[in-house]
Amino acid sequence: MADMKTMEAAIVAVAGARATVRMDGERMGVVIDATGLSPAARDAMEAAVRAAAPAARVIVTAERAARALIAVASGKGGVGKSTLAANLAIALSRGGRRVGVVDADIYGPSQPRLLGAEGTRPEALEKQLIPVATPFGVPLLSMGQLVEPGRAIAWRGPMIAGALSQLVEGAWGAADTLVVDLPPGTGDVQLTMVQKHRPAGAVIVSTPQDLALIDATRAIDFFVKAGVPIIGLVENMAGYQCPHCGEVSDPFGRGGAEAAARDLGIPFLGRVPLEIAIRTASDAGRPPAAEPDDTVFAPLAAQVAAWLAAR
Ligand SMILES: Nc1ncnc2c1ncn2[C@@H]1O[C@H](COP(=O)(O)OP(=O)(O)OP(=O)(O)O)[C@@H](O)[C@H]1O
Repeated sequence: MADMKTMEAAIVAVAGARATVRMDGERMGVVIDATGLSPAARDAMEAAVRAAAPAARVIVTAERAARALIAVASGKGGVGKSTLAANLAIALSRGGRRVGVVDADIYGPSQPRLLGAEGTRPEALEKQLIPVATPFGVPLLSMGQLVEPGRAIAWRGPMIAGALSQLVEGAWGAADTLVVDLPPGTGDVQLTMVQKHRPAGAVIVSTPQDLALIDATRAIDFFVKAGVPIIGLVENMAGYQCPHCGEVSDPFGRGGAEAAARDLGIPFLGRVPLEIAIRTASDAGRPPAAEPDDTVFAPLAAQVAAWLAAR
């Protein structure tokens, strides 16, 4: 107990009234209110508190209003929405934003695998989930972490809404951006997302095979009707890059998604090639956006960051 008192005094010495110390069972929990601090000052305070109380669970909170939610959505499954969401998050983070990932894909929560955090479970402090750190600097909360591994999620309406809120309202600390990987289509998760959590904008992912982009158009319509701005359309699996010679061919034609975006009056953010390396690296939990020579996801993220900055 004397130890606790010493630790508490050390915490107060570095964080003053910004620190709230609570006992969570046997373990000490510290919540730092970083509202109004610069990112550097927040980091310094968090580091000082961690040094003062190495065994404590430390959470940094800040004004929620400053956090932008980006919904990554698609009209149908399998178009690479989760791959894009993971890499967009990493590229945004490399560009200087503080990014967290919410994996709300109840049908196939794949972010733990994509972000090299398979088998992890978030801890909770006072019923608030603490995002799990990933090797890529983007903490994660996933629907997949809320159920037994390998179990299908068979939830309906209210349970889905509750689970989504738990993820979005986790202890995201200083994160200024949450990239939300939505399930395909326009179901309960999307509805809760737009009604309760007001995303700043949506990024829509499609493939060139969606000839008239009928499914993507439906997804776009959904967000527009809900008053959520469309940040833009990304064409994934656009053109096939030969792993031997690097030549790009376009088995499904070229320019369809860009033309469709123009027709729909939404920005076209760019294309991601169909590349075996993207699939193998993603499956192995090594997102290509984390590579120093990434030239595919960084430009997409730069556009999203510029859009957020111009809001
Ligand atoms: N540009 C790409 N090149 C090669 N493979 C890709 C590319 N994008 C995605 N993939 C692969 O396609 C498969 C589906 O991608 P992903 O899981 O991201 O799609 P999704 O739209 O999120 O699917 P779901 O419907 O399950 O949510 C994965 O195996 C992934 O590695």
